[in-house]
Amino acid sequence: MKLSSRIPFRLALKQTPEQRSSSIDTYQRTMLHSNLLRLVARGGPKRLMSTATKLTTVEVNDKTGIATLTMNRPPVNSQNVQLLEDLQKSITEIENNKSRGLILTSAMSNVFSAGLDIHEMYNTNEERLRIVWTELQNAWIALYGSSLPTAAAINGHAPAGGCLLATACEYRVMVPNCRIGLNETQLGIIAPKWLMSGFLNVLPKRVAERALTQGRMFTTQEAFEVGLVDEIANSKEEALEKCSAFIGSFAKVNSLARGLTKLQFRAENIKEFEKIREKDVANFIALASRPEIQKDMGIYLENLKKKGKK
Ligand SMILES: CCCCC/C=C\C/C=C\C=C\CC(=O)SCCNC(=O)CCNC(=O)[C@H](O)C(C)(C)COP(=O)(O)OP(=O)(O)OC[C@H]1O[C@@H](n2cnc3c(N)ncnc32)[C@H](O)[C@@H]1OP(=O)(O)O
Repeated sequence: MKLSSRIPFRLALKQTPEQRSSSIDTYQRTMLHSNLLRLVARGGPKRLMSTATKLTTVEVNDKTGIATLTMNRPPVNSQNVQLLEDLQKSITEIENNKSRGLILTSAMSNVFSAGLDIHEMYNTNEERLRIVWTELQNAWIALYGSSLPTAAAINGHAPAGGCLLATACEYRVMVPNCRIGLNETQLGIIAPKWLMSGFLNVLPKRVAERALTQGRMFTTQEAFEVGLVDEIANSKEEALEKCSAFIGSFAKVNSLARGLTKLQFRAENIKEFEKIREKDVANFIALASRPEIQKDMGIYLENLKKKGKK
């Protein structure tokens, strides 16, 4: 079930602030109830499974019952609409197939995800921009709002949207000599609050404010020292093992109580996000359409290409 598709937000816009707040509470209750039903259903036997969409694969370990969701869009897992949609499909599938938890990782050898595909935002029309941003929002809320235990095996660089996905998870394990962070201010853009919320969940406010205003990309070691990642692993395999161990740490915890407790922690951010999501799409379209931003994107893409050829 897709959290994003159930929000009566268009209706809520026509209401008074009091009515709107009560609709959002209704949404929250519905969300908690739906997640509760899913958690109850998860009590049954495990299944062995390996499935694929166009750009993601899901493999469920038959011994642990943990699903590994792998992004596979060479060369850098940049997030185009297809990848964002496939992520949502795979998350929904994992939530429905009785998996015990979800590990997000990448099929690339040195990149977890390069963030949004800048080609998708360059020289395009408003409708495409709307789809890109809406699908980014949808993929984020599907992961952030999942009641399953989630972990990211960050086997490469994770700038911007890559960091967004990693920080939507509950636990992060990263391989050495890579970089992670929200570099938006370095690109001359302001990350909206929801995009920062996973980051703000895991870092002390002071560290987060400085990193976000600097657009800082942390090395693996720095990310570990500030708490942006929980563990360092020497290889992708080790990262996957550590993520499995994290998810395994809930084996003796009632999964319903666990999931609802997690969602209570995240409910405030989700509620805030639902209030502003349509305005946020409009803001993004306005920003990304600006001639100077389009010009900067063109230069940024050229520089990325030149760097690649060196
Ligand atoms: C001013 C520019 C942006 C404005 C955006 C405006 C509005 C958007 C509002 C908010 C959006 C925020 C969320 C985002 O996610 S924005 C995306 C930010 N991402 C980045 O800045 C990452 C850029 N990439 C890198 O730093 C490196 O590629 C990376 C460290 C990930 C990997 O390095 P590596 O050396 O392995 O690979 P490269 O040779 O650099 O790249 C290979 C290949 O891939 C292309 N590419 C890389 N990143 C992207 C991307 N995000 N989108 C599209 N294409 C990308 C790169 O150009 C190379 O292509 P080619 O030369 O093989 O053709």
